[in-house]
Amino acid sequence: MEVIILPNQQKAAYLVAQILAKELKAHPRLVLGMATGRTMEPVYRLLVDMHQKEGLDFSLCSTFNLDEYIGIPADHPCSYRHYMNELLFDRVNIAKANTHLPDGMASDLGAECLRYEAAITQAGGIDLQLVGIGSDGHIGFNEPLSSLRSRTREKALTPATREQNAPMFGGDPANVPRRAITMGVGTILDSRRCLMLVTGKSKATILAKAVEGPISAMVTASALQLHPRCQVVVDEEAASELKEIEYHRWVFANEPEWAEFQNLV
Ligand SMILES: N[C@@H]1[C@@H](O)[C@H](O)[C@@H](COP(=O)(O)O)O[C@@H]1O
Repeated sequence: MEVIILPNQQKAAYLVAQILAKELKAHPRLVLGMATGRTMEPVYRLLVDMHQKEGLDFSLCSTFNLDEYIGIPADHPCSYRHYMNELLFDRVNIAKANTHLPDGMASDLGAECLRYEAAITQAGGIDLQLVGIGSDGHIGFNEPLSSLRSRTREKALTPATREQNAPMFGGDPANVPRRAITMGVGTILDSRRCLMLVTGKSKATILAKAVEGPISAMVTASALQLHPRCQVVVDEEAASELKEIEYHRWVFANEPEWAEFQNLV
């Protein structure tokens, strides 16, 4: 696991968007794992910008989102399908048929979870997975005590998560669905490359637990320590409780991979 610390949220999002664009240019048929949440919004804005101004081409790639709420239809303004369409899919030249989210309205949710896993396998697996982190340390909707080997399945959301996501549902946690379909921790760990983006002071404590704490099902993001190629891009505020800050800075300043991005610090 590698931690990249950048001065602010904008620069952290910029690096993530640049990495993604670089992978997409090198591999037009890239299979992308997508994440939602406020943290990802600037990343998608930057990708749309690159599409409009530089012709970044999404026509051959496909996407699989981490999760979707159960019981709200795709066209509901709070569904993750709606979020993705609004922020990215409707604004770039991606084929809608190549964009995948679990169907939270499926009549047989168990079958839907199996179908989703099979679709990822059929696409050849996820090349680059984006993830954020919830206030309780979740990735996707893998709430505390999720099995670290779990696959796509239904999960009950914790009160903390429903509270965190309440602003998107008019401010009342009671309006946030109680359940979601999420890729499992094991599904996420199978991705070939993983990029976690974490910004803001409110994420500092949970980020330190995820990155420097013990691997624990209580903080499912800590399982990313087992990922073969996981890079964590954070801003100064989110990094403020990390112990190895100087080491992380030194790695960014010295690894050839990051040479072209030195101007960001
Ligand atoms: N299921 C999503 C997560 O994938 C996301 O990481 C988290 C953080 O959201 P935010 O970026 O708004 O803090 O929100 C939701 O719970």
